[in-house]
Amino acid sequence: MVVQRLIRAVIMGPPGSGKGTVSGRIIKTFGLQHISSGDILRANIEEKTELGLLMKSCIDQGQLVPDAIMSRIILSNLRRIDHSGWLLDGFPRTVPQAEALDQAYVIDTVINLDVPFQTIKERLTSRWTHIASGRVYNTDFNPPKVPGLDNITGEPLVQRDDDKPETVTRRLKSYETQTEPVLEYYRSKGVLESFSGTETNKIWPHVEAFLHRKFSSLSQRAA
Ligand SMILES: Nc1nc2c(ncn2[C@@H]2O[C@H](COP(=O)(O)OP(=O)(O)O)[C@@H](O)[C@H]2O)c(=O)[nH]1
Ligand SMILES: Nc1ncnc2c1ncn2[C@@H]1O[C@H](COP(=O)(O)OP(=O)(O)O)[C@@H](O)[C@H]1O
Repeated sequence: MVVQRLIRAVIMGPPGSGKGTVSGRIIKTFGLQHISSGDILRANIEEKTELGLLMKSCIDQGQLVPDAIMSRIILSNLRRIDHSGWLLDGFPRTVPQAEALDQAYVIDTVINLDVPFQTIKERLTSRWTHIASGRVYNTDFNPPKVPGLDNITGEPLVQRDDDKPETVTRRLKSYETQTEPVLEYYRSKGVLESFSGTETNKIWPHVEAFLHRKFSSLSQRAA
């Protein structure tokens, strides 16, 4: 009997590197559940929950949400989908978050999107988001069918407050100081795979081929 081992994967990369875009393709191709820390936080802000109200100014200023709060939210979301394979997007972003995740799950695959900061700065100013679903568009790269509206629901798209140029610079700085050490953490565990480039459509076939190989070797080992 082949025992299908549940996939525990993480996607990393600087803000705007294409994590949301690539995650959409991964979950469609490999049938994983997508947990995005940014989507969860934005949904809380939208619904004006206590957490959302507390975290809004932090996020708008391009600062990270405190580790203990973030780890608690993500781990409680993961517990609800324990029976499925999943892809984590935007978490962990600090070494303490990676350690908290390690105490609960064994992470077998970490994909790192290595995109130059200059490319990112150009992209984020033209990013449009459907808050309820987390679907992202770009006025140049993947424009919505009807300008300003989500392709699936027809609801309005918004420009994120934290995509302003000065906030983007702050987020990239915090990525360098707080998140790059997480890459080292996973590299030393032997689970990190990096993909470099400036275009998602060129990076994606390499990610897809890698995951096909990786997931089939994981399910063979579990058999
Ligand atoms: N021009 C261009 N835009 C891209 C490309 N890949 C993704 N984008 C857009 O860049 C923005 C950031 O991508 P997103 O997936 O949200 O990145 P994340 O912040 O890492 O989750 C979005 O507006 C995407 O539509 C690309 O290859 N070229
Ligand atoms: N794991 C995390 N730890 C702390 N803060 C986070 C985390 N994930 C998201 N955030 C907060 O939410 C904001 C938006 O995150 P996200 O949607 O992942 O955007 P991006 O990848 O484009 O930076 C971050 O700038 C940060 O303030």
